[in-house]
Amino acid sequence: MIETNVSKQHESFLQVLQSYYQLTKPRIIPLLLITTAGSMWIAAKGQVDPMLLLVTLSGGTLAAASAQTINCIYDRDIDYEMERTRHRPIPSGRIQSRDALIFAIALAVISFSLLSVFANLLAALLAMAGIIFYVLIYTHWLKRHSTLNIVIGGAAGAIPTLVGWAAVTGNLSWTAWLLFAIVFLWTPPHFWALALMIREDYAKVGVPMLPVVAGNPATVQQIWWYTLITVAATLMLVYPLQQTGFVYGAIALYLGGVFIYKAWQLLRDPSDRNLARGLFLYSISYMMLLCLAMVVDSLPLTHHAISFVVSQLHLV
Ligand code: HEM
Ligand SMILES: CC(C)=CCC/C(C)=C/CC/C(C)=C/COP(=O)(O)OP(=O)(O)O
Repeated sequence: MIETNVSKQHESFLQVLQSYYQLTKPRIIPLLLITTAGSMWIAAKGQVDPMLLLVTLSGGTLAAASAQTINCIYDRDIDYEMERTRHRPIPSGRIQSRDALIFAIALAVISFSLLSVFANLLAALLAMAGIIFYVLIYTHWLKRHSTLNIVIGGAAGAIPTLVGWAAVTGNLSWTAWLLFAIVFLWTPPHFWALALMIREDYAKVGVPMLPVVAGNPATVQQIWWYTLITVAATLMLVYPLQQTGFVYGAIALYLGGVFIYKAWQLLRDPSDRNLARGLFLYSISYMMLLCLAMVVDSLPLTHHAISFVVSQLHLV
């Protein structure tokens, strides 16, 4: 009897832990961290201090988790209405808003402390600015009121690049802002492709996502232009900024070509949900691989390998 009670308590404790974990929308956080890491690698010219990397990614995780938790509290009414979000911990009644708020504040305080003590104050303040921007500007002000919600709101998701750069250098350079711009410009194709697939859900709760208000053809046109500008921005790291080299340039060109091709296919057939799904899924791989290319390109080993190949070619 006692044993059954203990195992039941254990089970329910695990369920509570799992609910708090779900509040943080954990599936999105790895990509935010990958953009932070890509930025750190370029800032450190391939030689990132492993401890600084660990601290920055941990602080970034906690800040993003805090922001997402507050978003879950604020959006609990519409989350309850939408099929995709109905089972989140607050709308399904597994966690009270008050407890979620205490959790979010604790995450933000730990994030700020970690970043300000072990990275620097600028990185810590930027992470807090990310939370404030996502909660106040995107969630509160824009999400339910403007078709520009995710265009302007996308700035929150781009802030981790600045956090990464600031953690390494203590300041923000042109390159840092270009990395910010890449994620900022990438967000509309990323999100609108998804919104094309689930527009009925957003229409039902009155969230003015672009496909709901302007229709599919106007949305795919916007996606097309943002995709072109995003790819152009990624190449600016090679020229004129000269912060990345040939390896990154070649990969960015290839990945960008595929991104543009998928956006073009959708432009020709705005009502094809499979194409929209393909673009949405590709947008995630694209950002992941692009950041990986930044890391690979900045590694000293890559430079040695290229010098070796070039010297061999000269010998031939
Ligand atoms: C305002 C900006 C953004 C909006 C509105 C947005 C919205 C969304 C939504 C609604 C989903 C589907 C999630 C689900 O099914 O529960 C999603 C998925 C995803 N988003 Fe975004 N997103 C934004 C920016 C970003 C940024 C900046 C990143 C990272 C750099 C990101 C990374 C991801 C990833 C990795 C997924 C896939 C998660 C999975 O595996 O289910 N998003 N996004
Ligand atoms: C540095 C720092 C803390 C930055 C914060 C970055 C951050 C939390 C970005 C999240 C972007 C995102 C996935 C929005 C989801 O929109 P939504 O809330 O409308 O999605 P939903 O429809 O799934 O609820």
